[in-house]
Amino acid sequence: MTAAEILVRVRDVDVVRRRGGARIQALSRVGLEVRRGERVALLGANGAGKTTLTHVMLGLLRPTGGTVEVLGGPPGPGLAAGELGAMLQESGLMRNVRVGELITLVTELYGRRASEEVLAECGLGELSRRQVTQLSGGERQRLRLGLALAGLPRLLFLDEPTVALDVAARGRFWEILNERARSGATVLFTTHYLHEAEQFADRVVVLRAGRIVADGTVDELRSAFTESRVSFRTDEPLPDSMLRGLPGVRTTEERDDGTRVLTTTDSDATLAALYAKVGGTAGTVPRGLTLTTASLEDAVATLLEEEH
Ligand SMILES: Nc1ncnc2c1ncn2[C@@H]1O[C@H](COP(=O)(O)OP(=O)(O)OP(=O)(O)O)[C@@H](O)[C@H]1O
Repeated sequence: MTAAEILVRVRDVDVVRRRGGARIQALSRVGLEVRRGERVALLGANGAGKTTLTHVMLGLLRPTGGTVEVLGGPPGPGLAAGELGAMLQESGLMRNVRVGELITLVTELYGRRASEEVLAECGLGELSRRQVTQLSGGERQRLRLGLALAGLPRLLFLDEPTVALDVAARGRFWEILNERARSGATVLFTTHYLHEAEQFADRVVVLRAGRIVADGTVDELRSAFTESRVSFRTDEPLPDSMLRGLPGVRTTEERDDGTRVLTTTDSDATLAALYAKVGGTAGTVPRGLTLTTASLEDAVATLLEEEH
């Protein structure tokens, strides 16, 4: 891995904010490197620090400590050149202007794309003559996406980008971003919709109270922080002590109808050992076996419930 492939380098970043007389540690010793082509989801509960970290990476907020490098330097020049694109929560939009005029203004500022191309990409063609003040919440989000993509950015920061979008618009939104990512864009986004992270991100970073508490692929997080559930029946009862001794097993239960339910941190190992033990013995072979694997939602919930 060469240094040139790292587009974002956040080191030991602290952010202290003040509210009334209180001192709030919004970020604590945060370190993050993002490589070219990655799609990174920043997850965490309300107030965990996702927006603060996004603002720090965009240079909108100066950290109290630590360093931030984006595209090899401070974020300002990248933003000015259109190489960095951003869609922020509740960012204001210019008033008394039509959608097409606003997109044209920004594409001309960067000089890298035709406005018609951006309007078509974001499905804004039909809204082109509409006043910005007359857009619905979802339409405003689409316009914000158009503005973020106007400079053909290499690096995109999106803070809760799909918040006002209906299901169809969300699907279209992720299609557009997938297309951008396939063309080589690197994307960092925050979301509370974990299935979006599951589907779109190849890496997930979880923040809790200003600290990064997990960083890995969706699969890594699922297997590190959750259990799968294995259930089955047998004609002859199996001793609980044997089931408890299987690798990965955390809990065992026997339902009224005789179904055995095991929770396991390693379902592959549990099942292999189970079959090895009962294999060939009449009446003890599992029937009606079901395996329920954990979701990213379960993994993040487990992580956020854990003690600090
Ligand atoms: N302008 C501000 N002034 C003071 N404190 C702030 C300010 N903005 C955020 N905070 C505090 O900083 C901490 C981190 O907030 P941040 O907005 O980064 O969280 P978040 O993870 O983006 O939350 P959400 O999911 O609600 O958007 C919180 O304790 C929040 O109350």
